[in-house]
Order: sequence, then structure tokens, then C-alpha cells
Amino acid sequence: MATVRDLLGDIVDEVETVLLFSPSSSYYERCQEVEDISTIVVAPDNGVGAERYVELPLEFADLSERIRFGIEGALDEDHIEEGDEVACATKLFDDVIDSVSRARAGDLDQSGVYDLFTNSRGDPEVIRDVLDVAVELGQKGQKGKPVGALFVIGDAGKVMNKSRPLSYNPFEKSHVHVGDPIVNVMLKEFSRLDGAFVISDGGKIVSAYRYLEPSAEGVDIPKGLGTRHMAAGSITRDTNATAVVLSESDRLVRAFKGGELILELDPEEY
Ligand SMILES: Nc1ncnc2c1ncn2[C@@H]1O[C@H](COP(=O)(O)OP(=O)(O)OP(=O)(O)O)[C@@H](O)[C@H]1O
Ligand SMILES: [Mn+2]
Repeated sequence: MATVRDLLGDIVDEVETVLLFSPSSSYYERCQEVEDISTIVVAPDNGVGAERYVELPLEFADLSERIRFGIEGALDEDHIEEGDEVACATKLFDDVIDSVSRARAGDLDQSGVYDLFTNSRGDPEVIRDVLDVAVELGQKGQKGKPVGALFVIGDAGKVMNKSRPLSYNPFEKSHVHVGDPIVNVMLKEFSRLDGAFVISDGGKIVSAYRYLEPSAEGVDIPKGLGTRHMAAGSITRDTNATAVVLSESDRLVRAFKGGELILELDPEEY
């Protein structure tokens, strides 16, 4: 009689590398005791002190996104090589690791999300902080009403040249950065009015209320999205900036880079 283990054990057959997504330290320790495997921890922080580690900038609600990010990160950090068979152990329904997927490194489509964080002009923490603000704004809205917002991160000089002010700039001469709790409150407050926030590579808020005037020629954004998203897509093709948009109408958060939609998040799932 075959057992469930015979049937499902195939998933990890001849696998030499395990990617552990956000393991507890006891789980990580148990993994260290397994012979002939190399372990890579993929998590928001390296609390377990893993030797091989990939930082996860956000907890992807979509499991395949999370796994692709981990594998791309492990490849980029040279923890694994293309063609390696890896097992990915993740939390899906529970707060403990409850699922395993097998993949061959390099075979999955590039997600673009890893690239968004590692190869953008803006620092990865700045992009993450802006995504956090957009997600929070999407969850809460402005006094309960849905609100839209547009953040342009990186290459700020060029972005300023391709835009003009709609109103006085409340951040003129100030030296404030995203991620600072007070600033996050300000960003949410100012998002009631029109236009875009312009943020430097390092996270300094350069301006609010900018009307972007990039050329939209040849920019292909999904149908149904309006001028805010078109402006976001276009500015990232005209400059090396990354754009993060919260939609007032469908309440999703999207990121654009190089003129393309890279990431779509539902704030309700975070
Ligand atoms: N070029 C631009 N630069 C900065 N802000 C813009 C630009 N175009 C539009 N916006 C902002 O986007 C708002 C919404 O415009 P619109 O409804 O056409 O965009 P949308 O892509 O459908 O966004 P949403 O999903 O939030 O409705 C405008 O009121 C304005 O504040
Ligand atoms: Mn609209």
C-alpha cells in the first residue's frame, strides 16, 4: 500500500535547496538539522539569523508572487543557480508553515516585482514605505470615503521638469522623508487635493500637487484606467522614476516602472 507520503513526497524528491518563507526560529533550527539541504530564509527581517537570507519587502498575499520574489532574490544573491530545483515552504492558511511548492529556478516568468525593488532609482525602503502609505490610505480612505493618490519616486529633478504646480507646495524648503509617521499623516491629508507627490531617490518629499505632463505616446496601460494611471505610466517611461497609484474608483494600489504596470495590490488583503 502506498502512503500519502509516497504520493506527495515526490514534491521534494532530489531537492537540495529549501526556501523557508518567514519561519519561526524553532522551524528554522529543525531545518538546520536536515542533512544535505541548503536553507534560504525569505522574510521581512532576518530574525532567525540565517546565513542565507532574502529580504521580503512586503508580505505578498498572492502566494505565487511571494514565491517568485523569493526565487528571484535567491538567484540575485547567488544563493542558488538557474536550473536548481527548489522547494518553497510557506504559510498559506495558518500562522505556521503549511504548504510546499516545487519550482526550478529560472523557469518562472520574471515577476518584475523584484526588479521594482532592487533596480529602481528610489531606495527599496522608500518604495516600500510609499506602498505602505498607499495601502493604508486605500484601507481607510479619507474620513471613510475612497480617495486616490499618485506618488512618483526617484529621478525627482527630471520629474519636476516634466510637471507643473497646481497649488503652493507645502513641502517647499522642508526636509521631511517618507516613512516618518508625521509625514505619513501629512501625505494622507494632502492627498485630498489634486496632483502627484514627487519623492526623491532617498525618500525626501520634494513636492505635492504636481500636475504631470509626460508624453503619453506609446504607453500601454490596462483599459478602464483613466488619466491618473496614464500619467503614472507615462512619467515612468519618460524618466527613471517609479510610480505608485491608489485608485479612487477601484481602490487598488498599482506600481509602474518603465511605462509598464508591474504590481497590483488589493489593500483589503493586507
Ligand atoms: N497628469 C496628471 N498629473 C497629476 N495628477 C493627475 C493627472 N491626471 C489626473 N490626475 C489626478 O487624477 C484624478 C483622477 O483622474 P481620473 O479619474 O481620470 O484618473 P483615473 O486613472 O481614473 O484614477 P482613479 O482610478 O483614481 O479614478 C484627477 O482628479 C487628478 O487629481
Ligand atoms: Mn477615474
